Amino acid sequence: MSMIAAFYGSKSILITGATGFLGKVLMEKLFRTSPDLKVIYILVRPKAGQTLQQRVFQILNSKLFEKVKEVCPKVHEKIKPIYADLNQKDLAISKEDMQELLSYTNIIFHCAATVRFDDPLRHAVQLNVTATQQLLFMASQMPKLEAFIHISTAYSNCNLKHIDEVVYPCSVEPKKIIESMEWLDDAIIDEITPKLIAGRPNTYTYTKALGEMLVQQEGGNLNVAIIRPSIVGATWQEPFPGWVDNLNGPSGLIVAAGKGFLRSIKATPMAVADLVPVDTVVNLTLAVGWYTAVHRPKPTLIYHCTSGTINPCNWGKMGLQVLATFEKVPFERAFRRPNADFTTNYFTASCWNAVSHRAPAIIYDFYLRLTGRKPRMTKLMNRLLRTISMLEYFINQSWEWSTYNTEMLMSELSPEDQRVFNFDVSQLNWLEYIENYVMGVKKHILKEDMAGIPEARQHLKRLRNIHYLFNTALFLIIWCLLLARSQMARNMWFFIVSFCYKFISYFRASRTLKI
Ligand SMILES: CCCCCCCCCCCCCCCCCCCCCCCCCCCC(=O)SCCNC(=O)CCNC(=O)[C@H](O)C(C)(C)COP(=O)(O)OP(=O)(O)OC[C@H]1O[C@@H](n2cnc3c(N)ncnc32)[C@H](O)[C@@H]1OP(=O)(O)O
Ligand SMILES: NC(=O)C1=CN([C@@H]2O[C@H](COP(=O)(O)OP(=O)(O)OC[C@H]3O[C@@H](n4cnc5c(N)ncnc54)[C@H](OP(=O)(O)O)[C@@H]3O)[C@@H](O)[C@H]2O)C=CC1
Repeated sequence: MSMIAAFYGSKSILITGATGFLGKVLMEKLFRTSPDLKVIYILVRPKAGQTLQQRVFQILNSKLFEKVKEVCPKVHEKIKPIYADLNQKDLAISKEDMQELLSYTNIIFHCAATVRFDDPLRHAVQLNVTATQQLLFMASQMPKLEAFIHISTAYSNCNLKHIDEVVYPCSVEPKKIIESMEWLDDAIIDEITPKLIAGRPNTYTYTKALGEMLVQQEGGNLNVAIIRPSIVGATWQEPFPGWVDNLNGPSGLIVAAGKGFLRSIKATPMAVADLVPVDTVVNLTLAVGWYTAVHRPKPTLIYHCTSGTINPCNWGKMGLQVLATFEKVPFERAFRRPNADFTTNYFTASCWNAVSHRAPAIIYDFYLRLTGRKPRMTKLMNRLLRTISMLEYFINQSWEWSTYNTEMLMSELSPEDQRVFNFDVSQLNWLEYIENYVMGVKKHILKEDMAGIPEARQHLKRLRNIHYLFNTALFLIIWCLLLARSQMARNMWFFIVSFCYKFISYFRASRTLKI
């Protein structure tokens, strides 16, 4: 029997961000391995016209939770959605709900955050810092609380090349940043943002670093741990390989490449692609929750959930595997044949963007206008190029994260726990993982059935023929224009034609003599 699974049995657990990518997998694993847990409180807000109950219903009836229903038939009775909005003071939790949370919560997993790279600093501070402060204040009033697990990111200190499992202080105290957001206007905040995030690429990584510092400073007597995942990708093994449900990180770009929108990306092929499967992150998170509650380590321990030092793979190898998988499992209704590559300098990248991204979008929008349809490709391409510009920071350099605490934790686990809560990425086969990842993007994000592959292949063959036809027509048009305007081109054309004529005549003559 797994000690960790037994530990969570009969526990009351609070998860923030449970409707997110990581939060859903965390919930699924808890219900599947500890079906006798007492309750999972989840902070949820209405979204896209769905009520809390509708959102929970949609999650519990998703493919991700298929196995849970077998082992925990009463799962819907064990999950309690609580209205909350991290944008609001006191998280907008009602008094009754707050009283219940304070009275019964044993473990907190704080996953909620804004993961957008382009959020204004005020919004990112509110979600990634102020909300964390409010959750810590709630936790300090929970008499039964055994552990507070904070999910940060391995890139919170991406301004450093080597990152240890310690909290690195930010130049300005989190509390001062929180206070200043209350009286500074947006214009001033926009002006000081670059100075505050100095060395970091965006407000996301900066506010995650502030959140860590706050947890360390205001964790007080709480039993706290911090987990820093790197780039979280689709599931590796459980509940099944390849599950993913959002366009963040690699997933969005795999869609863009598979649909033929993305043709080149500025990246360093030999740079370490520090991906980590979401189920690996969840297994580590649950192991950390158990270890923190049972062993109460002091001071606060930070755990890196990364793959680059243990089982490194690079963007070049991953990219080739992504492209190879497109051959096997093409996406439907592609805009162009998937064919992407890395560029390694800005000039080449700019040229490729103009020729391979913007120009085709303009031509296609022109065609849409001619056929009476609304142009949309240029807007989509601009959005994709903007997304890529924000992700490029992370695929053009490598970082090194120490993993002492994570390896120590693994050694503390029994063999059964190491099996059930496996976070040993040294066992990961990257080629197999990326293939499952691309197939998962097709099935779970694009909602494409595998039965549609033959038609998708036919569509790609049609695109190839159109591509050849277009290139031939373009060549002929350019050549005719050259012939009309350039005496040198005409001379060259005359030389080529006469050479071919003489060659054919000689060839015929030599054949006649042989006879
Ligand atoms: C798998 C390895 C492949 C190896 C390389 C391959 C190279 C050769 C080419 C072969 C093809 C391979 C393609 C894969 C490329 C791999 C590169 C991988 C890079 C990954 C780096 C990630 C680094 C993350 C580090 C930090 C990790 C964390 O700690 S946080 C989690 C990560 N956070 C994010 O990823 C958030 C990023 N997203 C944003 O910040 C925002 O979405 C945005 C600012 C980028 C876009 O904002 P915008 O307002 O324009 O869009 P939004 O409102 O969000 O959505 C509008 C519509 O666009 C869709 N959308 C959203 N995001 C993406 C996206 N990333 N790609 C495509 N489309 C996206 C969204 O669904 C919306 O659609 P509608 O709702 O219909 O409007
Ligand atoms: N994905 C990755 O590559 C990595 C993620 N992480 C960290 O993991 C954690 C989870 O990330 P991930 O699951 O990918 O992110 P998602 O964007 O998928 O989920 C974010 C969660 O936070 C919730 N949330 C956001 N804003 C609010 C709000 N105003 N009120 C209430 N809830 C809110 C979202 O709720 P809703 O569904 O209502 O929007 C969602 O449940 C984050 O802390 C992130 O920093 C760390 C490293 C890598």
